[in-house]
Amino acid sequence: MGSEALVHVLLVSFPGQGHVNPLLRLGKRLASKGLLVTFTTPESIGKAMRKASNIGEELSPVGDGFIRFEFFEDGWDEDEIRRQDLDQYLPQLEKVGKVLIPEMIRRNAEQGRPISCLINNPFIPWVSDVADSLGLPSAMLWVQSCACFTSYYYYYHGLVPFPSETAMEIDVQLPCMPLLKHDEVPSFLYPTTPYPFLRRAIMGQYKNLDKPFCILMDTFQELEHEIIEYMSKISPIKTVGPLFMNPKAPNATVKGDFMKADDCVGWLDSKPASSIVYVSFGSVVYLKQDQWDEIAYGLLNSGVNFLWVMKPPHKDSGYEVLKMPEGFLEKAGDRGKVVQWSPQEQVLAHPSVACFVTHCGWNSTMEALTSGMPVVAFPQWGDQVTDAKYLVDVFKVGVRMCRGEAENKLITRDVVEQCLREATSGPKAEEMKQNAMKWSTAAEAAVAEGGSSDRNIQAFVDEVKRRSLEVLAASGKSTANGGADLANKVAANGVAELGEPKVNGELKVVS
Ligand SMILES: O=c1cc(-c2ccc(O)cc2)oc2cc(O[C@@H]3O[C@H](CO)[C@@H](O)[C@H](O)[C@H]3O)cc(O)c12
Ligand SMILES: O=c1ccn([C@@H]2O[C@H](COP(=O)(O)OP(=O)(O)O)[C@@H](O)[C@H]2O)c(=O)[nH]1
Repeated sequence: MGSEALVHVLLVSFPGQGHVNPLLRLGKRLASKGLLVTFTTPESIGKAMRKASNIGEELSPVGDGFIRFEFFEDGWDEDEIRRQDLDQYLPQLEKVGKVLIPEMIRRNAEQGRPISCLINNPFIPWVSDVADSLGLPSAMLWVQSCACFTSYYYYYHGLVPFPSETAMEIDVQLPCMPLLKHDEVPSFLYPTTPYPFLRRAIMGQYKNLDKPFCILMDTFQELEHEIIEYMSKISPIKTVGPLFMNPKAPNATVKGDFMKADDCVGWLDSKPASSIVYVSFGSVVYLKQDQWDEIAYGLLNSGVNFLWVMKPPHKDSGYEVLKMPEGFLEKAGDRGKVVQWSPQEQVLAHPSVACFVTHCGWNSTMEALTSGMPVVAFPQWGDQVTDAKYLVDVFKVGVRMCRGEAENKLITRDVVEQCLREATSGPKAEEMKQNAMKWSTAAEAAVAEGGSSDRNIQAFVDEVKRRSLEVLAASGKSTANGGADLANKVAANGVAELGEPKVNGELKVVS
């Protein structure tokens, strides 16, 4: 057996937990298939990741390949409050990223690790422009469901009417999808959304949709069968999920949490099977104090055990610091545990946990489904309202506790209690558990060797390798023609011409 140079891909992530997690998981999957992966996101988040997780300077071996991290400065002071305002922060990221990412690519080439492909997630669509300008192939990891991808696609191209100022309450029928009521359409598309900058960010990605040669998705064929088949004819999508299941490389090795998870597995171990309700609203949703109180009383009154994530708001976010109602912790006693951040994958896999009260972010949705965990759906905005519809009516693993932030309705403790009872005992609970177990089995098959997602990942890796040869061939030809100094060309033009001199350089793996 000889040695071979590793093909190198650069993953560029939007600095949010719900975006870093799936892209990093993809990185580990690509590495496990024998690629060298460099993961990058702004240093402000890099700092938090280094503090909370076990990532360092060195290369981490993952399966047949490696993953490493490099962060880039976003050009703002460490305590700049404008980072909390995406209307200002997204353009800033674009401005600095368009300069610093090409520099990072050039540095890697000089150090003997030429990059052959860029992969980004939505909200930072300019990464495909960077790739284009350097003559490099790019791919995009879509971090929501295929149903949401389709909704945005139809909105962007104006193919069907969506709720608008003159007709707010219209339902939306898209091919191969259930009828979406007006409040089940991804809420960034409502004319009244408080987050128009997120709609703009996503639309920016659609404007650039012809640039990536492949759109990877953290979903799987069996889960969204018809819509995936339909959209595959329109767009070069490849399903590669659930990304958090990696049969070849356990996730514990490299993690991207922004906060250290509190230890709660010992407490879970001490409780009877299927006795705990896990409550978490992800990394960005914050509820109001009155809603928080109702959930607290609902948990107390239902008599269940519970693990509840109460994350502190970012100091510049403007959110009020939530408090537990007076005497709540005493009344709950050892029945309940409140943490700032949980090791969610482990929690969902734990036999003591019976169901998950979730905001229905797509990562949480996939993690629940594929852990065989029934849910109580408490969506707030964005894709969450659509995910809730699917969890309840299509995947049939959930009961609905609310319809979203736009409804502006306080969900009372009685409703909370009733939903918790429904999801934890009786025939409905049993049926949901059975359905969830069915999805878990299907998910495992999808990522197992030869499964639908595994085949797609392999095909993607093969394509990246093939295209990397093209990038090299192009640079080789230009050398023969002009005999120019490649390093100078790289310095002048970015990376279009890079690669050949050091492709067999420092990084080798014995195979
Ligand atoms: O880091 C983030 C910051 C913000 C944000 C920042 C400032 C605001 O005034 C409002 C929102 O939104 C976000 C929305 C996100 O959407 C989340 O993204 C996931 C993947 O797209 C979805 O599945 C979830 O449902 C959805 O909450 C993720 C973020 O990291 C962020
Ligand atoms: O206490 C927590 C809460 C969330 N998560 C992880 O954070 C991500 C949240 O992503 P999601 O799409 O569900 O929601 P977002 O935070 O983007 O709204 C998921 O991978 C969760 O497993 C976690 O590890 N611990």
